[in-house]
Amino acid sequence: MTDRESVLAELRKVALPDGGDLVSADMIRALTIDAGVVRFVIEVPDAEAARRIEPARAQAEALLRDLPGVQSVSIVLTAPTTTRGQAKAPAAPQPAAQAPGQPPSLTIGRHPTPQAGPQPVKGVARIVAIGSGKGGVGKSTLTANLAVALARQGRRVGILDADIYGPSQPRMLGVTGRPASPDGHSIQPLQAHGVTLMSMGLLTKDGEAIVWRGPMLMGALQQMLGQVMWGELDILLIDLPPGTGDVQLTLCQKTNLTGAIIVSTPQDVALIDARRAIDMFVKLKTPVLGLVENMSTYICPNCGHEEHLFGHGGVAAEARAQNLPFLGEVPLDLSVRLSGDSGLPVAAGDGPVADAYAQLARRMVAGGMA
Ligand SMILES: Nc1ncnc2c1ncn2[C@@H]1O[C@H](COP(=O)(O)OP(=O)(O)OP(=O)(O)O)[C@@H](O)[C@H]1O
Repeated sequence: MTDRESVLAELRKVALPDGGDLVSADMIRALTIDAGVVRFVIEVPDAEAARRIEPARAQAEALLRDLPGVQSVSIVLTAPTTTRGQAKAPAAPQPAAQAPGQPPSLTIGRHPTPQAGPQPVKGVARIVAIGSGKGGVGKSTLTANLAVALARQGRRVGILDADIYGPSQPRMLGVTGRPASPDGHSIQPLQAHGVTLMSMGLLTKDGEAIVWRGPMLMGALQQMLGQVMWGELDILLIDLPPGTGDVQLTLCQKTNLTGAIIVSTPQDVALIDARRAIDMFVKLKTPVLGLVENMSTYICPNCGHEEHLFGHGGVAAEARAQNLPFLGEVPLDLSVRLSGDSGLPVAAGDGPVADAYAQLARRMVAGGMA
């Protein structure tokens, strides 16, 4: 059986006129291997480069045809079209060595590469986006704790922190290292509390603001999904930015999403925005797997009195009204914030809040979502 690695190994043998090879020059796009048919695109900066690289394309085709199990090979050379007012894509850079303690020198936020329809992520069985309409309702906290709870139940879990405007997963999971990129192309994710993690926050310098929109975001997300060595995962949770913007749109259109989970507080204002998020996923034909109520009940640690600061039951009622599954609720508890800030998610410990996350995780496993 031909797999991606054996194809790439052949492509590494194809030397380019300006040095390097097809793989190290980061020119291979949209590689698929399906029933013995190998297809991909070689992306070149312009027509002149395409002419010079044509012999390399022919050599790659010949090499791949000789691989056992390969029925046919289709390699297309493309130069990105340049529209008015849009910068031309630069020539593919040669990978540079990664300096110790620094982010890998990858060109993140590049223009997206063409792809046919939503793509799966290699080795990942399910991709579930965690979304919210409103910011600050606890979407990132839920993602981190749910991932840890699922890992404790024996699931192989990853998190992609796609909250590009405010990546918080590294802090919540206590990850401080930088991902390695030994070949300047693939990215090795980090591990914490049994969870495989990749975040845009791990590729930028501390304090660096990210001001990408539209196409650059798409390219960055494509890279996160395609270049990170996720390994074999039962579920990859994607921590989305709040709202219904470019990231959500790109993700739903370009990735084989299993579905989305919407988190909201029971407050009316949050619910209005959650409804908007649900509507967006429905329009984008992404199944909404369920709703979660966060900051549901507050139990006074001193006297045990139960208080509903943001109301209670609003999300369950919304789920009923929309005929969507209600996955459960997480109490408002100081330990959630403190543990999130300290990098040791509350779900990694014991107690009523950890139990609430464990119960959510059990429901997901029972429902075939994880
Ligand atoms: N159940 C909870 N109990 C107490 N505090 C919580 C709870 N859930 C979240 N928080 C706290 O609320 C704040 C916002 O949470 P979080 O960052 O997860 O929200 P978010 O929806 O991802 O926000 P953003 O829109 O900024 O990405 C954090 O300080 C977090 O620790």
